[in-house]
Amino acid sequence: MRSDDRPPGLEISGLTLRYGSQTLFDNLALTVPAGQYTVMLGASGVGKSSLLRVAAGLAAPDAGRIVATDGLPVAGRIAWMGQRDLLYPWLSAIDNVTLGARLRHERPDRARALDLLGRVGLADRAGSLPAELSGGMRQRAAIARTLYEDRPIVLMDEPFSALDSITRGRVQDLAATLLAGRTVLMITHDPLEACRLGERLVVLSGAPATPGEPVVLPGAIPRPADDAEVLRTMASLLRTLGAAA
Ligand SMILES: Nc1ncnc2c1ncn2[C@@H]1O[C@H](COP(=O)(O)OP(=O)(O)OP(=O)(O)O)[C@@H](O)[C@H]1O
Repeated sequence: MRSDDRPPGLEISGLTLRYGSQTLFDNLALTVPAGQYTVMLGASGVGKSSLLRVAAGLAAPDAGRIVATDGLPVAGRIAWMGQRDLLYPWLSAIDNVTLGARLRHERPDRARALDLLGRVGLADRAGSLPAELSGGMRQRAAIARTLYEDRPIVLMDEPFSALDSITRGRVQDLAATLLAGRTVLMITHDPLEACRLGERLVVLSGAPATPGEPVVLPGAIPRPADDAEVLRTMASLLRTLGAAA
């Protein structure tokens, strides 16, 4: 992230989104504070991915606005990592990581791409095609690509879901370190992950869906999994998610 590229927050307001007769959101408002790691949870199908896609500008809402809190355009300042279609099958892992640069006609920084691949444990798989990688490896390559993009706003949809618990912990730590100070909105189904990484937790529930009162978690991230505050918040989060289901 360039030093003049201070991350703005995102203000989502008046958001209405319908799919046929289904109204996912009706006049929804959500603030994603600048420079913080916000984690969004909620039951399957409540609309989390749809909200993230709209925030990323990948889907148009029926009504509403998504603006950056510094008043500048949001476009071009977001890195987005979806749940599917993570990698282009005909490109090697490293070429997938540097794809954005090449699409922007920039010279790919292969050394940085290799460093990121190494940090997600794929140093020896840089030349592999996605079909030659496991699901978890593909997800790690996609994380490396998201980190390579070096954007002030980062939107991630269940980025660590395919990883085994040891790798997941390591890659969570890496993401927390490399994304420090950026404006992050991440979806997860994992309450422990939410409490390790989130500085602000938002539970989406209902139909049409609305965000609950945010839970603000103090302290530096990533938090240890056995931290007393993590365990206490995780228990309370499970109760909230259970009540909303
Ligand atoms: N492009 C689309 N066309 C029609 N319906 C859609 C579309 N995208 C999502 N939906 C519907 O909107 C609802 C919310 O989907 P979404 O993927 O946003 O939920 P989610 O909370 O992210 O779920 P999960 O946790 O299972 O990923 C679902 O009922 C889904 O079928």
